[in-house]
Amino acid sequence: MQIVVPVLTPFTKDGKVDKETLKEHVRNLIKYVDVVFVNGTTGLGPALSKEEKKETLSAVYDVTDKVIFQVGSLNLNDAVELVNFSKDFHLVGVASYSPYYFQRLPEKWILNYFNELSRKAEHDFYLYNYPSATGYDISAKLVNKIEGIKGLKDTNQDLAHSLEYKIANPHLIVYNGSDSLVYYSLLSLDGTVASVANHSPHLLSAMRRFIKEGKKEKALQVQLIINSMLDVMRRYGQLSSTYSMVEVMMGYKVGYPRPPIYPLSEEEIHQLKSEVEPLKRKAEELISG
Ligand SMILES: O=C(O)C(=O)C[C@@H](O)[C@H](O)COP(=O)(O)O
Repeated sequence: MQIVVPVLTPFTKDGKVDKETLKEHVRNLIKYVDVVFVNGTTGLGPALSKEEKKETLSAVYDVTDKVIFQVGSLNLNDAVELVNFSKDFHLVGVASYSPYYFQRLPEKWILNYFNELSRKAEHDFYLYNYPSATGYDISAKLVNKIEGIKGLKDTNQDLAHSLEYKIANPHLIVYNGSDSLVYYSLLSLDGTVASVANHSPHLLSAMRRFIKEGKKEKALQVQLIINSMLDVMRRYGQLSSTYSMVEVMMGYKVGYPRPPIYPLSEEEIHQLKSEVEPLKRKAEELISG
């Protein structure tokens, strides 16, 4: 029942990776989570340069080695350079999403991409499957052709889709990456990769504790509060709202997103906070009771 946080990437107002803020954020998260997933979607991975992806790894590694390092790129040479860069670190693993944007890539090209990376990796290799974002759904059959694959994160609203990987290969570590399925991912898979762990790691930790204590109704109540938070966040833009939600739920600032993922306006932040405060109070009552 692992909790993996796809950590956000703090930027300064002039768009530079704010490494010190990232380190402080991770120091707070690792009190609750098991692994930090660096350069994922919430970390704006596809919008980071090769060098920035190295900066985020180095910064997080100053705090913890419980890291999965995402290296995906539409330039395979860059992704390979990042795999080689990771060899100097002791990590949980290296991950990559599939090539994206370009349509109708032959399956063998997709497989070649992943095998080029997995063969060069000195750490366990993980797939990041995000069909709605990449346009490619890496099937359980194809996954098992990736040499040395250790596990995967399947960002998918369909839990049955994630379970298919487990059925095809019970040895695979399988996480679901949807925030609205944390409860079910903790119950039926190896764990969850949840962006809400950036601002509500204590709620996910409480959910897991409730499940272990057999208090499934309370655990499900936590999930429903999270879903209500997501509904609010998505109206303002979930990626940018995550930055503001850290301040609301954890009490500290984590810098800014970087355009084209625009920061929320002061008015939007004020509205978001006013809508989320009641949910925060409800959650605090639930997990303290
Ligand atoms: O940020 C990442 O790398 C994640 O895994 C989470 C990510 O897949 C994203 O938050 C998806 O969540 P939803 O399916 O929108 O609930």
